[in-house]
Amino acid sequence: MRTIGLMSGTSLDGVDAAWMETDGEAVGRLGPSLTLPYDSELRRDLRKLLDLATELPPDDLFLLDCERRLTERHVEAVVKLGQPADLIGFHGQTILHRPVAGRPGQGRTWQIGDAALLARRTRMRVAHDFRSADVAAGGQGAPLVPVFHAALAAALPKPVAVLNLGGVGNLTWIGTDGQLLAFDTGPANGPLDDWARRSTGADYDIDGRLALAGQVDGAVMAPLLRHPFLAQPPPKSLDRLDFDRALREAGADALSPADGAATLVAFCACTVAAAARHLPEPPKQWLVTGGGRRNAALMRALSGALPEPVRPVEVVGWDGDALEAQAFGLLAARAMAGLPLTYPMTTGVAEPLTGGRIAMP
Ligand SMILES: Nc1ncnc2c1ncn2[C@@H]1O[C@H](COP(=O)(O)OP(=O)(O)OP(=O)(O)O)[C@@H](O)[C@H]1O
Ligand SMILES: CC(=O)N[C@H]1[C@@H]2OC[C@@H](O2)[C@@H](O)[C@@H]1O[C@H](C)C(=O)O
Repeated sequence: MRTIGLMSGTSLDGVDAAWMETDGEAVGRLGPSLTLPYDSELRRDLRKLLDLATELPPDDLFLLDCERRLTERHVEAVVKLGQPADLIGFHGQTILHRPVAGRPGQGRTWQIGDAALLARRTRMRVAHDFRSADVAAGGQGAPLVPVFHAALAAALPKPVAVLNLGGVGNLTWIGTDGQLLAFDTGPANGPLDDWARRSTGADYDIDGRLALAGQVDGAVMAPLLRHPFLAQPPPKSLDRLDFDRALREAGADALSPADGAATLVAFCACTVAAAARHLPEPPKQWLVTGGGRRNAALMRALSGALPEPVRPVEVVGWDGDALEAQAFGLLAARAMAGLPLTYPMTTGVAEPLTGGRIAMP
């Protein structure tokens, strides 16, 4: 099946699109990919939606307007990619993520995006709503990419860890017998981006330059390192804003721009080191994907915090900018075929579970 995966991640920077051939099991030919950045108004409005989401009714006019603009950008990405496909995998934009572990029907995860509009405008079938079946069954609803990481890593030496540093961090560990363990590690670029915007006006800390110029503040770090999420055994997942209160209460806001960035970077590395303690066996190497692999301060902090080699996924020939979008191409094909998207060791769902819905053109 020829698929186009579309992912709009928690850092709200834009939509990633990638073409791929897959039967839902194996990764076939990988085609072109691109990122279509959002204009600053859409970025700002999506960020506003995250703050409002718990109170928003589904027919809120501001919400519906954002959803339409977001979907239009996805149409544009498909047009710009210019590749014929049989199926689109459309993640949408998460604006709220509140799963309740092991409690079917109690949790909530909310991705906005108009799949019917996307199907109509692209004249392609669209698989979407990938997380809600898992959350409805008592799973975390995230992460979803592990099944794709496992397919890609088939020929790599194991155990191996794939670390995605997006707005939130997530980790896939693949054992020698192909066993999977996956969970969110902690905040990654999300708080760093908010910090850069507030303290310097930039969208993010380019190449980690601000953080490299700062000092880690031990007094701010200390309470953060005691946050219960770090010790909580997996499965576990996060909302983009889950650590905002803890960061405020730890006094991060009072730091200088450079020291704040350095402290957030160091904390992110510590969350990954804490995640490593939950793994059944240490990985041979850490393969880092997502925009955070471009942050030199973060990569240096990770290398300091982990005993194994830490490298960008490009060392094994993967494209760290396209990986999440490619994953949604595979997940779309799996949804079509009724194959599992989530597993007890990735989201904590009781049994392997399929998910997603299909919108027809
Ligand atoms: N050159 C760079 N230097 C530092 N940071 C960078 C650089 N390029 C990208 N980033 C960071 O990466 C982020 C985007 O990463 P990515 O696209 O992987 O996130 P996402 O897919 O939106 O998030 P998630 O994986 O949580 O859904 C930016 O917001 C920025 O913080
Ligand atoms: C609810 C939600 O959108 N979670 C995202 C977020 O960004 C990274 C991390 O948190 C991960 O759990 C997930 O995204 C990837 C694509 C996933 O589900 O695997």
